[in-house]
Amino acid sequence: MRIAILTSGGDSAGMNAVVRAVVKTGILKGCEMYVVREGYEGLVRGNNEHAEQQAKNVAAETEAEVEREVKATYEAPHGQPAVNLLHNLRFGDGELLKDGTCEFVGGRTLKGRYIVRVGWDDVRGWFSQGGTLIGTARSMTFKTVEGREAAAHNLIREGIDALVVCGGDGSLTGADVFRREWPSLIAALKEKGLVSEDQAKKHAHLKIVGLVGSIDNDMSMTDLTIGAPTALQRICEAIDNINSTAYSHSRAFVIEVMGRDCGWLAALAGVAGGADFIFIPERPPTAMPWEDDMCAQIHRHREVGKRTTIVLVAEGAHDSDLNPIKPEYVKDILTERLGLDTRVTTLGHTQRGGRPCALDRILATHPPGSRSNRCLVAIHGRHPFIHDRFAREQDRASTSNGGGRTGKPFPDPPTRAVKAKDYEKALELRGSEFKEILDGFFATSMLAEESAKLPKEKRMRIGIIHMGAPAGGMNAATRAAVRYCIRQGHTALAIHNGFRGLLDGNIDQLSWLGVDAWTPRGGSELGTNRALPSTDIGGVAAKFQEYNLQGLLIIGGFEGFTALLQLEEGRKHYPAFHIPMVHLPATISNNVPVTEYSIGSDTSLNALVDACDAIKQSASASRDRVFVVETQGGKCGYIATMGALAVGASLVYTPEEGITLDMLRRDVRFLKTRYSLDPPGKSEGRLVIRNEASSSVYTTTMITKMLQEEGGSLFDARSASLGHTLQGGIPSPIDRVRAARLSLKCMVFLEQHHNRLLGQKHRQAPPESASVITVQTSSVKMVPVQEMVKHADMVNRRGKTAWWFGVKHLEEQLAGKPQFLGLHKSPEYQASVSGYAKM
Ligand SMILES: Nc1ncnc2c1ncn2[C@@H]1O[C@H](COP(=O)(O)OP(=O)(O)OP(=O)(O)O)[C@@H](O)[C@H]1O
Ligand SMILES: O=P(O)(O)OC[C@H]1O[C@](O)(CO)[C@@H](O)[C@@H]1O
Ligand SMILES: [Mg+2]
Repeated sequence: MRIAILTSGGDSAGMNAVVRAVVKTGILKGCEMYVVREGYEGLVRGNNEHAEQQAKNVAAETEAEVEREVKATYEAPHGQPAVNLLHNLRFGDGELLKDGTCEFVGGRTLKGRYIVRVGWDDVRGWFSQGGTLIGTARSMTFKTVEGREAAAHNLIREGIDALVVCGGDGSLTGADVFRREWPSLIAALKEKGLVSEDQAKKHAHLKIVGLVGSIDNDMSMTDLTIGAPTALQRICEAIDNINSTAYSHSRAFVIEVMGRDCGWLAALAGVAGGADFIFIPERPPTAMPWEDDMCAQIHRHREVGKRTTIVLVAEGAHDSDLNPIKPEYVKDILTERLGLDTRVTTLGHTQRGGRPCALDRILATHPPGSRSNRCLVAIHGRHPFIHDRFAREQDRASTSNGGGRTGKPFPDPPTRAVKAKDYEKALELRGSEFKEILDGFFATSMLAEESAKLPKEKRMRIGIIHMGAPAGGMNAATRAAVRYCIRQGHTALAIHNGFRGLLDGNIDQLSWLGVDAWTPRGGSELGTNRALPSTDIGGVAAKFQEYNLQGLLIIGGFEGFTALLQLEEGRKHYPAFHIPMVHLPATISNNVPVTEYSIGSDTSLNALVDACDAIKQSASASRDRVFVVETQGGKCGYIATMGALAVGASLVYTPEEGITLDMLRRDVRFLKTRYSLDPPGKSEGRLVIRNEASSSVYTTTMITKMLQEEGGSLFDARSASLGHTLQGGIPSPIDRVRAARLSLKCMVFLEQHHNRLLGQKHRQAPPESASVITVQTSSVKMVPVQEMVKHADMVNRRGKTAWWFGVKHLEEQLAGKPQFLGLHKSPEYQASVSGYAKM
């Protein structure tokens, strides 16, 4: 089968990772892979026959060269290699695509060729590049029937059976139009004698699959579009930078952010960047005139001493009558009415460019439709390499929407609802998470008036404590909790330095302004350590009583979970623990059972990706180097596994699987095979990721030495330990937003259970009033700590099972390991992969 992939619409970070993953997966499934340059425009233009013939000659030469390398490599008894991978190793145009060279280079050119055959190595090193190396366009021609007819003709000429489109809502709408129209396009081409009867029969249906790549995150039915997290990161970096200069001058800044008709970027940046006010299309200001409302809010913030004012304006912002709201106008209002020294910053295309963050690489690579992301929306037909589980979801999606094969592919876009001024519907169509985040923004950014507070008898004294190692987002979670408390009239008490600090009475009250700048701060503002309540459980109970704690929020990792368990069990002896208590998982290791994500793990993956990109660059420059990179994570291989996926590592070692001598022997053989198949003098740097606790015998040093010894003339080896760098740095926006969202839910949980206990003479808190907030397949669930224990491996401090276990096999597949070793058909390997398919 021949499959072509194109990228279309505005570029987004992660599109290259999509192309790489699709090309590699296609080859592994026995397909021939093509890229279409310049989006739909390339499809319309097709290939100039002369240039194509030349390319075929070059490809034949390259193939012959690869053949020679393969023969030399496989003379040794290395098992039977995967034939399709070796015959699709490279076709000679990879470098031209990567360097953007269209001119003749050594007899090769991309000029006049828009549909280009690619192999495994042709997409190497694409992962870390921003934008899209195969080019994108907004094609007017494809919007016409004539253009689409030319596109269909070109696809048939090249014998392409299936098309993968990575782009935004426009691109996927275009794909759907193309799919629906296909039979009539074929009929027209046949009538004109441009395609034969046989061709028409063979290409009676076009299989199309869409991956949603857009910074706007404006696609219904998908949680995240590929590129949106990176754009959000760019915006937050800008806001963080602007905040410091705004603080210095006590200035106001009005910042315009992209997102065309969608407020996702502005809303999330508002939460993650700690903005004062936001304007988005889906929720225009409710109070009219909105200028008065905005000024009153900002005035209140200034009154309590706030030195900065950040107002975010989405590109498509307007008032409830659809009159555009423009940054310059907002600036004039702030200057004239509040006398603020105000500046406008338009972030523009800086938001769209640059290296993809870890999450975008994972979204692009992880099998679409897996439980954590649904980035792939199948438009028609069953794609040959769609994961089974996804295929099932796809079937469900097409029926539940009346779309897919039969009708409209996507639900009514929220944009249409906005245009009809039905803002409630627009928000509903954006999904409940979007609405929650927006509500979270209002709850945490605005200083409420006294009248909004709860009646005195319902107000609580809530303790907030950090536990375990620092993790990005701990401070953002605390800020959200404090802001919520103040809004409701509760007292937010900071317990400094964990349970040790509690026993020392290191407790004080937190204020609205005091936590204002905490969102972008890494580490732990409260101070954190691993001391558990069991150190002195009686002393802890006494302090609970002394400070009259009526609710507790524990932000931390496995220790946080263990602490909650001890406190809940302590209820048997200490009445002070009969209060609602909740644990919010925050750990880079992501080792808390049941929950799919702990805050801090996204930040840590970004730190890993940054470091590994730099290391890989160094390794590649040295031409023949393998780096063994050691990660933290304790006895949990999450960071190592997902990090390996996000950086395209060749090998990964985890504590769950451990390391054996047989494994090492096989892995050395794999690296030798892989290096011997590189073009002479052009060996790529490669990475091996090893979790710190994978084996006490086969240490990072030992593996590095072994590779040095075994690499011989093929490769050299070095090591790098990332250590505590993975815990620090500026929290990622995704962690900040998740932290705020989960923290607010924790606060509501505490209130609800407190209300139930009110009026009880002898408070008897039920077991479910001590719970952990968890994320499970995109929904947030409170799980009683006693229930959590059943899923915990208390000895190894991790969950008994986790959604990401099978990702290691995907990672190995994309490195080509089983195929290069001829293991891909072995029963053992098949068994391990089928375990993954069941996930
Ligand atoms: N209704 C349509 N029929 C045919 N082709 C279309 C249609 N809508 C869009 N396209 C094609 O898709 C291309 C990209 O669409 P658009 O400019 O809306 O970007 P997008 O895919 O939504 O991405 P983004 O919004 O992230 O920039 C268009 O230039 C056009 O070639
Ligand atoms: O790069 P262009 O064509 O000016 O388009 C800008 C638009 O593209 C996007 O970046 C992606 O759709 C929008 O947010 C923005 O409105
Ligand atoms: Mg769009």
